[in-house]
Amino acid sequence: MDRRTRTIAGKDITRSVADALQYISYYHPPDYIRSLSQAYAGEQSPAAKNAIGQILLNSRMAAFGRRPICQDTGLVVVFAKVGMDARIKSTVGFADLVNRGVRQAYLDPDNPLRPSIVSDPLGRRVNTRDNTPAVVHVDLVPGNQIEITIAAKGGGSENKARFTTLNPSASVADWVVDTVSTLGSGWCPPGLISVGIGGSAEKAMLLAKEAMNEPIDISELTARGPSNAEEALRIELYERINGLGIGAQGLGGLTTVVDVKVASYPTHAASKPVALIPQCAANRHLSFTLDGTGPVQLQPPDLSEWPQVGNKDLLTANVRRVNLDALTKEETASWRCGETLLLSGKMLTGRDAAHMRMIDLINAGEPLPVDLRGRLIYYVGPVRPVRGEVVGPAGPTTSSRMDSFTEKMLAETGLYAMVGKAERGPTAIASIVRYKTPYLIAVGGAAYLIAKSIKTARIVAFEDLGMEAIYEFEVQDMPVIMAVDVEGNSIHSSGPLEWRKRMAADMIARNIGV
Ligand SMILES: O=C(O)C[C@H](O)C(=O)O
Repeated sequence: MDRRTRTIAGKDITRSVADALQYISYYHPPDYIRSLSQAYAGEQSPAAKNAIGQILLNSRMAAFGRRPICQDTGLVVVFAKVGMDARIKSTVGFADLVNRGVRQAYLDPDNPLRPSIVSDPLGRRVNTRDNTPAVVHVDLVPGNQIEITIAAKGGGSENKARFTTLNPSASVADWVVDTVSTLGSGWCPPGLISVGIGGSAEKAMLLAKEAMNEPIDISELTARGPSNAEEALRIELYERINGLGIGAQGLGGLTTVVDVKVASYPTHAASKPVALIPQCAANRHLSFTLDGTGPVQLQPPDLSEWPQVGNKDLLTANVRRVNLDALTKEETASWRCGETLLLSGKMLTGRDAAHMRMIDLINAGEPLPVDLRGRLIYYVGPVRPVRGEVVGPAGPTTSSRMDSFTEKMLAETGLYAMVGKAERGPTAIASIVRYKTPYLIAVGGAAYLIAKSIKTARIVAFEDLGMEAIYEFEVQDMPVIMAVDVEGNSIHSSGPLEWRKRMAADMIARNIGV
């Protein structure tokens, strides 16, 4: 090993972080695209196939347009392995060098990313406006280089991270499968499930977080067979999680995960800590090494690997066109669970912070700043527009966060429909039935594609909330799927159930040689 001390300029760390964050905002890792293309080819559930197709088309558009894959451009997480013979030339600390890079990347005038970080989390939750601070982990290792793995982790998938301490005799596989079956689809499958086992509570979490950035190699592993307990667990989990039938976006289908990662560490004789962290379809991460010769030089991936899924591949047979400017209760009541709708006309937006403010106003008996009567509300926080765009990427956010507001919103505002992402809970479904106000979903991870159907956008209330302000969008042919109809039927219950049964039946047929 070269033991000479090397000097690495702080500004090279900052530049590399900024360039890497821009790069991963619009380029999916090619291994993920390859896995997703295979899933698309093999998917038999029409709804899930359509959702995967939208994610693939969106990825290609983002790569060519150099705009974010997802409106949630993530919380920045850095794992740095700093060689003990590397000297960093800087007057500020390592985390500050990283944060400077985050700031540059998120405020890039050509491709601004959405700042999503709020401070302080317990209190005022004010957006820091440049997506700082990052979460930085530093490890000192032999050598004179710095290896950096950087990820931009989406909030929806991070929210589904889980931790337990099992008894030493308990089955990790059973806990993981049971837990994934309760997560719903707010984590935007198809993605990865990463599992950390052992160490202490925080070590298990770190193991899971770091392992999810490893290359996707489950096919190679399955072909060669496991050589240790971790690899055997990966194969078991991959098969059992896909066997749950959750499918893309929770619509029911064959592919829920494209890989499962497992990392372990020695632990206390009394303990078996287990952490589970999902990775969403916006699977953004990159690793690079700095050796003192300058910032990282990133080459674009070979985009011929991105399949040519086109709009016409995504047109489903029975599409219902909806004029949002002439919505009636009779019409919305006729929409059926699982149907594809193409929305045209005007809609309002609102997500967590806007809902909290509206509920406060309602509780105080004060008027709302917008009239929601007869309108559709879209749960979204878009990216700022550039280069002549009307709005930046604008995919849906997880609707269940709005569940606790839904009864009051429907009772007090006269809304006619809601659009978001993933399943609704039982109380929200009860309100949907009570007020005959259906719920639709757009595909999480297809944010740039969705933005192309938005023809005008203007902020109509709560401008100070930034991306969480209320907008009015005028859309043309925005694709959505009916997820909960006014009778309370939910695609997120029926879809996975149907595909779980079909897969179980296929497996039995295979085993008995039918
Ligand atoms: O913040 C967002 O836009 C989306 C979030 O990542 C979510 O999946 O709910």
